[in-house]
Amino acid sequence: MDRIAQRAQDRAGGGVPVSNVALAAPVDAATAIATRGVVRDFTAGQQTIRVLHGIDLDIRAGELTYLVGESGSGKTTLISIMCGILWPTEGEVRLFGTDIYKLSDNELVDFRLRNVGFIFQQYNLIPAIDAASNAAVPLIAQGVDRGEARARAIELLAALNIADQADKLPSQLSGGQQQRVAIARALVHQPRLIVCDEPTAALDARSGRRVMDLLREVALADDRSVIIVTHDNRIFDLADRILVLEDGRITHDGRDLPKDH
Ligand SMILES: Nc1ncnc2c1ncn2[C@@H]1O[C@H](COP(=O)(O)OP(=O)(O)OP(=O)(O)O)[C@@H](O)[C@H]1O
Repeated sequence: MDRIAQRAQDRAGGGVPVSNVALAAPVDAATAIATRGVVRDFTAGQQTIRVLHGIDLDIRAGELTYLVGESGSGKTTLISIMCGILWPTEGEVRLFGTDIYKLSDNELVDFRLRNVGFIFQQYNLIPAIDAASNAAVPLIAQGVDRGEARARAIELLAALNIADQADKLPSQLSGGQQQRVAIARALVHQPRLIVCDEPTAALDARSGRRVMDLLREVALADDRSVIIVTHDNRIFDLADRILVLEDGRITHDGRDLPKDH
């Protein structure tokens, strides 16, 4: 089941409702994302597993934040909740001051469309349209004229060094090129929050650096924020902040990785 469907199931009573707890600690104006008491359970048959155990985080605007941790520690679950695509079982999430899980379904879809760019491990490109049109999707969804949307998408493809692939279908691109199209699509509408799951995994060192430079440039714009899930030790030096997640709990929060990691 995909995460949107899961949310619908949650809403229909298949999961535990989101609580209405008040935010425990006040949220500073410079905070891009605030989570308070975020818990997420998954139910498989008779069993319920708690994957996140009460996450309290403030992600500041203008920072590049990395989330690291072993496979299964809950990273994808946490970033999905932070960007409004997976409901928490309990707790609250504020994105740029909006308590997103109090929005209606339509309001949340609209909020995500305008404010969030995603780069997931599966690139989810549309097979029947070319690279430029794929990268232009968020703008077209917002009603921007098709020609202008494609032109803006091609600018980003150029910044990612694949403008010459703009007219190709996803099936004609390598994995790394598809990943860069997905990155262009995440950035094209200039969202305030960009969430990336392993954005450099399929890229060689040089392309990976180029992607990171672009993400850093975006993150440093003062009202934006970039969160990156990564295992890629080639890019750890670029983080402003590194969070370590272990078994659904944040166990380290600092500029560098803990020594034993
Ligand atoms: N839809 C789901 N239904 C049931 N269990 C799930 C679901 N999604 C995730 N889980 C479980 O939640 C735990 C955390 O998964 P998650 O994908 O968040 O981990 P991760 O840290 O991102 O792992 P990886 O680094 O391998 O991508 C895992 O045990 C996983 O099996």
